[in-house]
Amino acid sequence: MVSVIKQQELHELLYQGARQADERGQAILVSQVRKVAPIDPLSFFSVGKKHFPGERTYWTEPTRETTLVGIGSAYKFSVDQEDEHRFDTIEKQWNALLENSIVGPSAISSGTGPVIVGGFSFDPFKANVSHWEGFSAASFLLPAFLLTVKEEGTWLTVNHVTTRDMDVKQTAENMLNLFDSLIEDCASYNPSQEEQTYSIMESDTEAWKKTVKEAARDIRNGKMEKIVLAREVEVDSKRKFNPGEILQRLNSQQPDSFLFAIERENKCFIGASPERLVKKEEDKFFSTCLAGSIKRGKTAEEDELLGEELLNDEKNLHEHQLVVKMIRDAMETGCDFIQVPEEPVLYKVRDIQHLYTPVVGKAKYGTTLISMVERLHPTPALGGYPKDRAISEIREREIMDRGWYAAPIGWIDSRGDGEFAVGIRSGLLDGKKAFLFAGCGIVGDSDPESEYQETRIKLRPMLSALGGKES
Ligand SMILES: C=C(O[C@H]1C=CC=C(C(=O)O)[C@@H]1O)C(=O)O
Ligand SMILES: [Mg+2]
Repeated sequence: MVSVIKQQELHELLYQGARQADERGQAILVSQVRKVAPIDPLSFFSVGKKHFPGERTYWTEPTRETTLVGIGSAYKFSVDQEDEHRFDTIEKQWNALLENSIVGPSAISSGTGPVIVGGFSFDPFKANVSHWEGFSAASFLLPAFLLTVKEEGTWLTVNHVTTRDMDVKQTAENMLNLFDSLIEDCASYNPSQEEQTYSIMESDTEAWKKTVKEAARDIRNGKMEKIVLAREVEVDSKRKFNPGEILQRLNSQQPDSFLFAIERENKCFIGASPERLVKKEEDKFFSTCLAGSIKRGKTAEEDELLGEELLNDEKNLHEHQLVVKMIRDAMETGCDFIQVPEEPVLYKVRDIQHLYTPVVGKAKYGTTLISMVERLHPTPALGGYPKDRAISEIREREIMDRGWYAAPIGWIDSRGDGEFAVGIRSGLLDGKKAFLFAGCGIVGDSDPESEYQETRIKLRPMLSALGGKES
């Protein structure tokens, strides 16, 4: 019975869409939002594989107040490498689609209705290596089915781009069948955690330490103030990595981090990042300075002592202050006023603790989320200082291709609200292979060996989420 009611509604919206498409001579986005009984987002992601393999997205933030799961794609937005206007291009494409859309019922809650989920590459001018194929300079999906789980409730949005000659009845029927099957599969879904054995291949660690040493020397000589240098490790496993299982583990092991998973065909970029780039909620922007690190202690006392050490460590404070300086300047360009605490506090996640300074600003009229992402990316926690210098030095000094590592990953809704995290503590899954990434902020008195140890700690969240053990 429920299906009949749904079918009439969706059918009517699609019919309106097709009629408008005919009148305007262009495709019209139809988006239907409905409140549903609670659905487990991790199960929804996993069952989505049956109908839409390679087109799933998962996104949630540390408080877990908003979780988005996208299944399938109603529309794709992408920008090729080497496009220097990639932020603007995505924004224009998104606004053009929204101008031709019908949402029923309209704008219930942020993160519902038409929402695009995706991300950007770190550097559109870095030559792409093959394992990042599909992850272009910018790539977003408007999911065919979007699950939005918030404190106030759970919503399912169905999106479809209608054309004038579409078969409305058949489309509505197909979508409702899929809708019902996703919900049924979720109700009977049992998460499995199969054993995994893998081997880890670290590429030339001595060469990486040498690059760190040279960068620190160049910083002392005044060439720049800070550069973030990253490395990649390859993990080879006996069986294919399963993004759904890895998300389950990340969710339980990293409760204070953003979680994301973005599929492109048979690959998935996945991670548990502690760092927000920027969030927009009505007229407020929230950004985060997170840089400067120390390990967690084995006991509460040791942990506290290590935290104190970090809060008073000159090198780490300098590494952090450069991030605060840049984010403050960038936020000021798009805000009427901003608030920045004087001193950092600690932000602790399972494997590591960081220096943390939150920044809040009131948006100037017309400053959009994407324009703020563009101003901020990459902050000196991911790139360096000054920004442009750091990007070109990274392009030259790093052998690996960062792809989407350390880049903005997030979502935007039809009101312009949304949030982007930076894609760190992350990896690219490609069948039986996983490429994991970790980087460190290098300043004048960085010691190559301690920076290397810091990357080892930063690789832990992904390594333990892959499950199983090293063979
Ligand atoms: C670049 C990474 O971390 C950044 C975020 C927090 C602390 C950092 C640091 O202390 O070096 C890095 O700037 C990474 O995890 O790959
Ligand atoms: Mg550091």
